[in-house]
Amino acid sequence: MTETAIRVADVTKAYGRVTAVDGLSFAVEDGETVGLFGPNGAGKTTLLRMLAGLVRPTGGTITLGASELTPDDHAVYRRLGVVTHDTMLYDALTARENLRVHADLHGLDDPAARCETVLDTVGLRERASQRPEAFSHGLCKRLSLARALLHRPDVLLLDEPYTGLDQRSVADLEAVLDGFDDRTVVLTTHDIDRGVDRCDRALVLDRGELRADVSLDGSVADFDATYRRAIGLNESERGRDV
Ligand SMILES: Nc1ncnc2c1ncn2[C@@H]1O[C@H](COP(=O)(O)OP(=O)(O)OP(=O)(O)O)[C@@H](O)[C@H]1O
Repeated sequence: MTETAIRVADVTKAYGRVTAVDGLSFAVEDGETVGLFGPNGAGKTTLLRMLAGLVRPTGGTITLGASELTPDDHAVYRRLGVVTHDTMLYDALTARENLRVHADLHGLDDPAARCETVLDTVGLRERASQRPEAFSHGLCKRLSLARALLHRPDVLLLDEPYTGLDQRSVADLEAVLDGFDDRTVVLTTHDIDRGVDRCDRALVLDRGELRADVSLDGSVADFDATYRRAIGLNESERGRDV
């Protein structure tokens, strides 16, 4: 029987007068890969950051497994691996040291070996002695992904994982996600083609509201039409990239 990995119940986030996320409720099952789609300003990043515990909802609850995400319950965050758009790396430390800090924070049993494993996973072993300040955005993203994988999380949260990656990095990311297949992934993307290919299910947001919740077992064109209807776009208004 599948278990619920994430439960979002009537979650709202208001920034002053702007309601970025407006009373969302949904559940993500263990092992599901769910894509958050929607136009600019729809609330995707805000929702993902709330799932990651980086932003506090102004209303509602988020539950991970059996535990509610609360600022005081640190154990629950150990189950999450997060890659945000802003990679949040320590520029003064090398790539390897960035990982080591994270490994020590998580109290891993095998920190040194685990750091080398994830460096290999994201193809950064040869650049592990360099600092991220010398890295391109794509390389920083790889390092951020390595950090997210380090403590073997059950749930991976990725904000626009494909943005800024070259073809090789995209292929590497896909290989990493293939290896993560039995675990739960939530990602935001503007890339409908990759999103449909990768995700089992799509949530379409617009103006903070959930406009569609569909399984992605059909074609890109099918989802394209669903997406367009969900956000009220005409055929002529829509480009390939959302
Ligand atoms: N820190 C903040 N302070 C004030 N308003 C914010 C903040 N973060 C987001 N917002 C507002 O919340 C709304 C949702 O933003 P969010 O970044 O979540 O959308 P998004 O769907 O991720 O957009 P994009 O596709 O452009 O990245 C927008 O109106 C945005 O301006």
